Amino acid sequence: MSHESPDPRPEPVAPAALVRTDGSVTDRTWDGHLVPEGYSDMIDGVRELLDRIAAAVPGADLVASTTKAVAELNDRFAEHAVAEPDQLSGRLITVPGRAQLAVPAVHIDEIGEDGMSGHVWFGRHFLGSNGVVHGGAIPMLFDDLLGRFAIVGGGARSRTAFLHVDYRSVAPIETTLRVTAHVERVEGRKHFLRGELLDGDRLCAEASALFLTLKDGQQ
Ligand SMILES: CCCCCCCCCCCCCCCC(=O)SCCNC(=O)CCNC(=O)[C@H](O)C(C)(C)COP(=O)(O)OP(=O)(O)OC[C@H]1O[C@@H](n2cnc3c(N)ncnc32)[C@H](O)[C@@H]1OP(=O)(O)O
Repeated sequence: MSHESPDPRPEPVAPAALVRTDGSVTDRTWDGHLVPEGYSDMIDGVRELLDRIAAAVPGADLVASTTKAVAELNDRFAEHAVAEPDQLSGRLITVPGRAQLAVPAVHIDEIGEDGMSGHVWFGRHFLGSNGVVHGGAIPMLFDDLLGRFAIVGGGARSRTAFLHVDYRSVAPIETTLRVTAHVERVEGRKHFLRGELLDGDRLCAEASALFLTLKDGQQ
């Protein structure tokens, strides 16, 4: 695994606006909340910060100034806290990773009735060790992608009943990886889905999952 480049982050593949998969642009979440201008750029910046922090051994000056700046930001964001149904993080379906920082940012390239494909780039924030993506980040990717697709593919609100991941070969960080998801079959409320994570043609991990459409009133 090579780490020769001092700045291996890829160029953003698209302006970080709220671009729908059909190419149109919106300033609303899927359920109608207005998104402040620049919000997804802010999320991109924080994602990069997580990678930069993971990759750095900062001097004491930088540690002190970062601690102070983060404390100030925490106070400012606390002043803008809202109830869960009104929050933006996790609700921006058009932003890679839904603007939820724990979720790897999958960029969707193609989406259809029965499947989707996209790409993902794991930075140093997601390092397990020795140049390889953390084993816990990969189920997070699949849960989010397959769960989202369980909805896009015709399901209503659903929850993961099981998610099985097989790690077939190492997934390198700082590399553009391909991801796919497709519906295997639907049996009433039960949506069986499969996903793959690939480095070129090499299979890194594959997932099979069951998502259950929630019944009326089910939490
Ligand atoms: C334009 C629109 C944009 C929308 C934009 C929004 C985008 C947003 C994207 C979000 C993407 C994030 C997606 C994250 C999704 C989570 O991560 S959800 C969190 C993790 N999951 C959980 O917490 C679930 C916890 N478990 C539960 O709540 C319940 O066990 C479940 C899964 C709801 C099932 O309970 P239940 O509904 O009472 O179902 P139950 O009657 O037990 O079983 C029904 C059937 O399923 C089978 N089954 C149930 N569990 C299992 C199992 N583990 N294994 C095998 N079979 C099972 C049963 O055998 C039964 O089969 P049949 O007898 O009918 O053939």
